[in-house]
Amino acid sequence: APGGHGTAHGKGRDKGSLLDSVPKRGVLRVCTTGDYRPFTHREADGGYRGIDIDMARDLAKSLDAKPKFTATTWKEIVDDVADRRCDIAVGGVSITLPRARKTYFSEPTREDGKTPITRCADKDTYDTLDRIDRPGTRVIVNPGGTNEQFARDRIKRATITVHPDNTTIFQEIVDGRADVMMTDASETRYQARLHPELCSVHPDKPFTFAEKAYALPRGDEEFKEYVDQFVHLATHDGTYAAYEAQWME
Ligand SMILES: O=C(O)C(=O)C[C@]1(C(=O)O)C=C[C@@H](O)C=C1
Repeated sequence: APGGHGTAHGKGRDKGSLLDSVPKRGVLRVCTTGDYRPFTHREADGGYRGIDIDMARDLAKSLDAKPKFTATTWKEIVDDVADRRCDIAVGGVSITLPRARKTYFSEPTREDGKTPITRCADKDTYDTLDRIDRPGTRVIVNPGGTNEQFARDRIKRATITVHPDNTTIFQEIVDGRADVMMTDASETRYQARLHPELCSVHPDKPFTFAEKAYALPRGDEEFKEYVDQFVHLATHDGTYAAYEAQWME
């Protein structure tokens, strides 16, 4: 509506803050990919589970609102917030400078970085970028996010295969259709536990440094301030750690 306050849709640059409009409408619109355990996972029943899903539920509750989860892709997740299709994007999202030109980021929830995951038998073959980036090595990557960016920037000689489904990508390595993936250390730890054939390679010394955070609409200082406080408290009062322990187990 023209001059509308707290409009729930469209690109309209509403003058008010989401800090007021979210409680008023009773809904927090959350964009998430649902393909990145343990942060965001879409179940067969359509429900979302994971560390950042629990966090988003708590954030919504603290604003007297219900979370409304909308599925998106790694290619689109930051634009979803920049274009105000969602109030917040969650689920293992990395802070990058190109993204920070489009959205604000909350205070970080954790540190992470890219490290290899491969069949345990090949653990010592794929431990450095030089040893990975050789002709004949089959690097597999999910599209649209920082993993693909990293592979495109750093892999010149090995083959890159883009696998569109991040929920089945690790099985490709188990089955020998690919050799190695470079992804967040937290994910390599989680997936190595899920697939006993796979090993995480030096997850304590990843190739890159990245922080996970929530993407927020640019310009809404009051909402960012609130979400920062929420994240700060949850990451210091044991809430985030408890969700992590629950999902990492
Ligand atoms: O793009 C990001 O922010 C991510 O960290 C997500 C990303 C990726 O980099 O592609 C990281 C790990 C998962 O395998 C899926 C997606």
